[in-house]
Amino acid sequence: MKIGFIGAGKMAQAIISGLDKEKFEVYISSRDFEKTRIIAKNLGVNQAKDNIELAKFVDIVIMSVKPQVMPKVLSEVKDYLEGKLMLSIAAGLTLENLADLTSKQLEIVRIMPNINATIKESTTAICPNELVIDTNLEIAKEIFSSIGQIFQIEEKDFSTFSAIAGSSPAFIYIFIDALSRAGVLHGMPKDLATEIVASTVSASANMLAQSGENPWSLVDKVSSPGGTTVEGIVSLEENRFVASVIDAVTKTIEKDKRL
Ligand SMILES: NC(=O)C1=CN([C@@H]2O[C@H](COP(=O)(O)OP(=O)(O)OC[C@H]3O[C@@H](n4cnc5c(N)ncnc54)[C@H](O)[C@@H]3O)[C@@H](O)[C@H]2O)C=CC1
Ligand SMILES: O=C(O)[C@@H]1CCC=N1
Repeated sequence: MKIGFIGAGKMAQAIISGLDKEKFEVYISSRDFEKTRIIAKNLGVNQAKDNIELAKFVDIVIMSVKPQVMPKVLSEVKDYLEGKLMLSIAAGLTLENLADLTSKQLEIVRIMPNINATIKESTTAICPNELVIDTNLEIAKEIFSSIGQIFQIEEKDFSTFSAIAGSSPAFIYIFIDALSRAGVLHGMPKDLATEIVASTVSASANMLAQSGENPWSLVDKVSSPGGTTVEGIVSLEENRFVASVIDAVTKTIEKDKRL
């Protein structure tokens, strides 16, 4: 099966590097032919001459350009998408927006992956329009299951998913960096502190999943009465940690809805 990515930036490269190249024949096209040639070579995939050649040639097109560029690129390729399946990973663009920019007859699946696709651990939302036939939905699910865990969700929840799974790796990296910087403040080398924190964050997420407990009950298990952890928790509360995180997510959702 031939899959074509229009846009070969950070996210397309993350998805492609996780994909099984034996199963999917991958083509890419992007703005800068020379840069794209190097990307194609590094990823071990094929390069199309331009967006139109790619759209003509492949069975499935994955739109991977920035939301602001989507209208221009879709107007270029829409006449070549008839009878094909189009997937879009663009933040903020609804299935209705995407049909308005292409065709009301086109099978479209809206997708929201995250950067962890690079290591086949994306957390990906998926939502088809009403035209998508079952076999094509299964193909879309197969592509994104091969690079992580998928959640088929209602489109009304896409902006929220985009914030808590699409953008949240950035928030989590900031948290990891803050913890390791604190280690540096207290005399530890940065690389060592970061390795320690990354291991702890990863194991804490696994612990949550495997124990079946809710986060607060695990917080209570870590906090000994009169002990050290509760001092830190009170300080986080004094500095509005939870409220700050919720504000950040709300701001992210609002921006997604404005795109
Ligand atoms: N970066 C992330 O973690 C995530 C990004 N997304 C979505 O993925 C999409 C791409 O984002 P990134 O990869 O981060 O951006 P990026 O800026 O790294 O990549 C955009 C790509 O589009 C190409 N491009 C620009 N104009 C073009 C044109 N006219 N024709 C063909 N290609 C063109 C650029 O050359 C570049 O390769 C966005 O819509 C974003 O909302 C979704 C989930 C996560
Ligand atoms: O920052 C962005 O717009 C994209 C959407 C989700 C993650 N990155």
